[in-house]
Amino acid sequence: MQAIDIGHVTLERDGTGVFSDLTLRLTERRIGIVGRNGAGKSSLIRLITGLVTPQKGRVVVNGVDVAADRAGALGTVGLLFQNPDHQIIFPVVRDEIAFGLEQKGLKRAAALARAEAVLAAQGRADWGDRLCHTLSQGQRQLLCLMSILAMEPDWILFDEPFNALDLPTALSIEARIAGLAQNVVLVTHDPSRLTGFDRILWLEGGRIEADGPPAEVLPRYIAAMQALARAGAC
Ligand SMILES: Nc1ncnc2c1ncn2[C@@H]1O[C@H](COP(=O)(O)OP(=O)(O)OP(=O)(O)O)[C@@H](O)[C@H]1O
Repeated sequence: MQAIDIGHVTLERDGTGVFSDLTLRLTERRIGIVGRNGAGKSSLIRLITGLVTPQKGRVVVNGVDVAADRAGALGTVGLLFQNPDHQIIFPVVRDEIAFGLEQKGLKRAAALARAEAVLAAQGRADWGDRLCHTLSQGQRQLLCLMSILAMEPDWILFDEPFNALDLPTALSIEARIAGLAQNVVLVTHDPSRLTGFDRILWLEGGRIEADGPPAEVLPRYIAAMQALARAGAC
C-alpha cells in the first residue's frame, strides 16, 4: 500500500510555528495542495521528503521514517523544487542525473549507465554531454524530473513546477506529470492544473481548511480567493 502518514506533527521553522499536531494520511495517486502564500504548502512537502524534521511527531512514507532514514527516503520520495536552479549542482547533465544514484549506493559506471537510460526513455538521449546552464528553464525542470525518475521513487512531489514556464512548456511538464506511474503530490497556485486529481488539500495558516475531491474543494477555494481579491487582499 502506498501511503504517506503524517502523525501528530508539530513543526517550527526558525521559531515560526508552521504546523501544530497535524495528522494526515495520503494514499491517493494524484493529490493536489493549494493555499495562499505562507499557508505551509512547501513546508508540508519538505516534511514528506524528510528535508525538514518535525519537533514532534513522525512522517512515514511507505513504511520509511523519512527524517530518520535518509537513505530509505531517497529511494521512496523525490521532490522537484520550484526553481530548478536550487536543485541542479553539477555542470554536466549526465553527472547531475548520476549523482543521486551514487548517493543511493550505485557504482559510478552503473549510475552513468542508468542516467543514459533515463535520458533515452525521455527522448533526450543527446543531452548527456550538455552543460546544464545552457538548458532553458523548462528544460532544466525536465532535467530535474529525470534526476528524480532515475531514483525510481514511489512518490514524486512537485512544488509549483509551472512557475516561470511559458504555456507550451508548462503544458508539456503537466502532461509528463499526468503520465507518471508514480504517486504524485502537486503544489500549485493554479487550480486548473488539478481538475483530474483524486484529492485536494487546501491549507490555510498551517491548518487543513478543506480536504476532498476537486469538484468539492476547488470551487470553494476559488470563491474564497475571489472574495479576498475583491476585499483588496493584495
Ligand atoms: N526556511 C524557513 N525558515 C523559517 N520560516 C520559514 C521557512 N520557510 C517557510 N517558513 C515559514 O513557514 C510558514 C509556511 O511557509 P511555506 O513556505 O511552507 O508556505 P507556502 O504555502 O509554501 O507559501 P508560498 O505559496 O509563498 O510558497 C511561513 O510562515 C513561512 O514564513
